[in-house]
Amino acid sequence: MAEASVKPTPVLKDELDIVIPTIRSLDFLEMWRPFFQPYHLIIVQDGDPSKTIKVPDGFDYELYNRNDINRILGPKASCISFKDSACRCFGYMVSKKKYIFTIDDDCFVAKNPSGKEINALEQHIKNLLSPSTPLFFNTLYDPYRDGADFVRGYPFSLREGVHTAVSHGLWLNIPDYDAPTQLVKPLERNSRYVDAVLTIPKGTLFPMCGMNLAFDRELIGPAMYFGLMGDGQPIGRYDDMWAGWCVKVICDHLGYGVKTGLPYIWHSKASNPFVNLKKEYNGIFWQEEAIPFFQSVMLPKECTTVQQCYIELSKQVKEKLGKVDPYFNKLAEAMVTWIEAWDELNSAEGSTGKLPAKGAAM
Ligand SMILES: O=c1ccn([C@@H]2O[C@H](COP(=O)(O)OP(=O)(O)O[C@H]3O[C@@H](CO)[C@H](O)[C@H]3O)[C@@H](O)[C@H]2O)c(=O)[nH]1
Ligand SMILES: [Mn+2]
Repeated sequence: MAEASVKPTPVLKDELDIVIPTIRSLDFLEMWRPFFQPYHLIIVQDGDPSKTIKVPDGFDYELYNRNDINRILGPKASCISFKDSACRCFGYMVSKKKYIFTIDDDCFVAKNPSGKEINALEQHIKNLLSPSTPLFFNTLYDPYRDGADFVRGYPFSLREGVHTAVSHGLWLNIPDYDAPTQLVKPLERNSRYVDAVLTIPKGTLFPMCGMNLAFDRELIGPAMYFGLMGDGQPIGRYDDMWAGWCVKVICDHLGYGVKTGLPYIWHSKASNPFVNLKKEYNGIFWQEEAIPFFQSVMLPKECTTVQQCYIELSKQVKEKLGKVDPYFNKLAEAMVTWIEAWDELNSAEGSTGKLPAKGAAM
């Protein structure tokens, strides 16, 4: 019998950081205050570091701009994108907490069909604290949810499930469409609230969106590199996609689960589809090569840590995607730099190397 979660969801306020990339404003936090105030925020300010981004009063935060990233990482800062939401992964690296929730600054509190405000963070915590079922599909969706269970024919040997590494939330109002779809359907809005959480089956990739995403940083953090995007790069808006493909392949290899579905947020801003098309066009073309590559990736059984898997993956990226475009050679090298920087900041001695950023006391 799947353990129904009748217990209240733990707040995890000392075990979870909220990472926000921003090149605009943090006013959206006012709406999230009831849900976010107990948590520590890690704000990654993109764009012009001389610009001051106001953090609403009452939040405990650390803020990093490009100067901070360069100061903390030195030459390794080259792996952190500039002028792209990919910069958010710096926040994952400097965090010292077990869990991360990342959200965009144009995402607001949504309401469920009964009109109740959705505490997206609470649902992500529920998702992360309950097992996933990647090895056998449960047709009644999340078996660990109140009022659900494994259906007849579900093997009892698999009912314990596996640790959940990622919780991928969705969006009402502006859906996360690519530029061509945005151009064809400029007025389309997502009003469909699907009351379900699904485990993405082992061996299946998915398009991970960074807008409303939570993960177990201790289980999968080093694989959550959002790549080389934005300024100076031939691609943008594939940051979260790249991370999602790497993460899913490594989760499948290490036996972790990835969930998608609830919670919803209200996505308010449609970015410019023409600007997006310029950023995405290489990605739309290259993904037709990248997806078959990830579908065929085999990681050796000797790779037992995320770092080992990630370094092995970078070698295969260089070998197999480097032929598609020289960009992938650069990306493969940046993947290694990311792991080196991650280990430097997160090894015992490395943690003292993190200079305090401007902002409230930590
Ligand atoms: O150069 C930049 C641009 C944006 N940001 C911050 O990143 C997020 C997302 O920005 P935006 O809402 O404009 O992007 P969308 O088109 O809605 O969503 C895309 O962004 C990624 C999801 O996060 C993914 O590629 C698409 O879903 C905001 O917080 C901006 O402030 C930035 O830091 N630098
Ligand atoms: Mn947006």
